[in-house]
Amino acid sequence: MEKQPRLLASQLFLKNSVFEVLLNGVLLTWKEIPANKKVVSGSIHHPIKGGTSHSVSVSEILAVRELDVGGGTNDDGRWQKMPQKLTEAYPYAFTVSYVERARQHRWRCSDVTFHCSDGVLRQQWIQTIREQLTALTSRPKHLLVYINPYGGKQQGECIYEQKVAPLFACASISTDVIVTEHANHARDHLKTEAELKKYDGVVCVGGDGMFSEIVHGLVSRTQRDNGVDQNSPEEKLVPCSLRIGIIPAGSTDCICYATVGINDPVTSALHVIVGDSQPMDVCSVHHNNTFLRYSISLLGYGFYGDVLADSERKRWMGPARYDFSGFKTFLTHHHYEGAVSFLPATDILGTPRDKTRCRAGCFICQHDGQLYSGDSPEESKTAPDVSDREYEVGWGVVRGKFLAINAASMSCACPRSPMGLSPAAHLADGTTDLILVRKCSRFNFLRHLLRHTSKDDQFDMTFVEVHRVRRFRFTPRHCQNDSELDLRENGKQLFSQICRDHPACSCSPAYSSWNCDGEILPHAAIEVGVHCQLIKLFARGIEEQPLFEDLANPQCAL
Ligand SMILES: CCCCCCCCCCCCC/C=C/[C@@H](O)[C@H](COP(=O)(O)O)NC(=O)CCCCCCCCCCCCCCC
Ligand SMILES: Nc1ncnc2c1ncn2[C@@H]1O[C@H](COP(=O)(O)OP(=O)(O)O)[C@@H](O)[C@H]1O
Ligand SMILES: [Ca+2]
Repeated sequence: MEKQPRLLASQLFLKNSVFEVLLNGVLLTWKEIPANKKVVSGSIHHPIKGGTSHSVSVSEILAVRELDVGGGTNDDGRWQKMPQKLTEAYPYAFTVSYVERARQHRWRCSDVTFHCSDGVLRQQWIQTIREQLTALTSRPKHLLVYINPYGGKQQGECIYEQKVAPLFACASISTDVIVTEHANHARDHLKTEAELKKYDGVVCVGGDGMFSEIVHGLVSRTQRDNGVDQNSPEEKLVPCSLRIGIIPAGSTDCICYATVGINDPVTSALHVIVGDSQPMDVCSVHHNNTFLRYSISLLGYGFYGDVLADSERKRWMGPARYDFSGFKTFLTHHHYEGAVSFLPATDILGTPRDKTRCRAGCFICQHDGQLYSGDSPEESKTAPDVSDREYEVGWGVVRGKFLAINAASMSCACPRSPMGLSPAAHLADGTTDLILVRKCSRFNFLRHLLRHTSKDDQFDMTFVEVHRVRRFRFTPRHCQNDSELDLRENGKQLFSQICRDHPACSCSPAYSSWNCDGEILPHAAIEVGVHCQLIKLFARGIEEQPLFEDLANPQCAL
């Protein structure tokens, strides 16, 4: 039989008032007792009306510790203000640290200190809370942390030391920290050396590029350990067991933003500590049966590929490089010719034009995006995957000249675009949203781009189409089978050849490059498949915003 959580109810002193404090295994509640209803000892038998009331879920308590009031330690300076008589009456104190919700999905660590007259009672409280925290098995105890000291504004180490490490220490999480010395250091360490059995998760301090390194390391290691060949595009990959936490310290940080709702190191650290878990789809990218990369956020050819290629040369500008290169690429207005073939996800709940959004506890992601079949629950449990050949019917093809070909397997929401590239995309439904932006005027393309910054529908334009797909391929018009790379090496020759062949082509180069989560891919012709829920993050998806800001703090909602 399962052990019942111990109940505790006591009158404890807090901020110059007496509170009825209750712990029931799910919630820790404290409610002020009006002065005329105070009972000196024992529990209250009548419901108490009036007074302030607070409630915290045990799952959101970080830690509990003893406080030595006799030694002059204070409760935010308030203890000293307490009358001498009360200090003598309640000399034993303990502090509970817990998650408090602030505006815009921000989480903060709050402390509450209770005082009591009896040392045994204090020990009973501390022990019972600790027992209930130990019972939360999803919480990590030992983490492997990688810090990219050069990401974003080069603040990674400082952010970790000042904002994150103290919280991990408070929650008794031990860490092994590696500050990377070069690109791919974290990836290669995870792939070959790291003793993964020792850890309950991996933490990445950096941007989307650094996160991508961690994913590559973990996914490759998992496939190697399980004898899976990554080079086969049809292979069903084995999901990674370790969860990944992202402490945002990069330039775009869209994976953090789209899974937590804000780019804030403290909020992310708290999601790690409480042991959240958010499954995520991962796209595999292949070229001629050779594995190239994985993508978690954006795979973009044309506009976003060109922005990235240009911005890499301007890394010294920090995150502003994307705006500069974005403006420049916008003016350049290159288009690229080719064919996109794709396998639409027809058997799913949800479309890219839905008004509903993927949020914490998303119904669609819980069902791997599949239509729920009441008759055969067993059937609906297995997520369709790129390896399922039965889905290989009904491919569509779109040929033409494109300004941008984007695949977003999640919304790609970020501070630049709070709704993202595909606002209705799901984190874990086994699909990616393929967005095709055909050649159009600069004015129309600007209208399309601007809609990413507002609530207007960026897909509601004649030159834009969007498909929710499981798989897609891109073949550039001038790609001649396997010789594509050789041609690239002779780029100048090819370029002049194309211009001779197409005098009216306004001299757009033949190829763009793919932007794969902020990394440039060397091939234009690629094949992409979505692997449903291949990785897990220490996140829970974006929580619904309460209707009134006052209710944003559930501690006040009782
Ligand atoms: C006119 C304003 C238009 C704003 C349009 C904004 C759309 C932004 C969508 C961003 C999607 C981002 C997807 C995430 C990609 C990241 O994986 C990846 C790597 O991140 P990391 O550096 O943290 O490692 N980041 C990126 O590839 C950065 C893409 C950023 C693109 C910025 C584009 C700015 C466009 C400005 C156009 C200005 C036109 C002005 C004309 C008067
Ligand atoms: N120590 C290091 N020195 C140089 N580059 C690194 C180092 N560690 C990681 N990188 C690389 O830095 C790139 C950008 O990292 P990221 O953290 O995503 O920052 P940003 O968001 O600014 O691009 C990634 O491609 C990553 O592989
Ligand atoms: Ca998805």
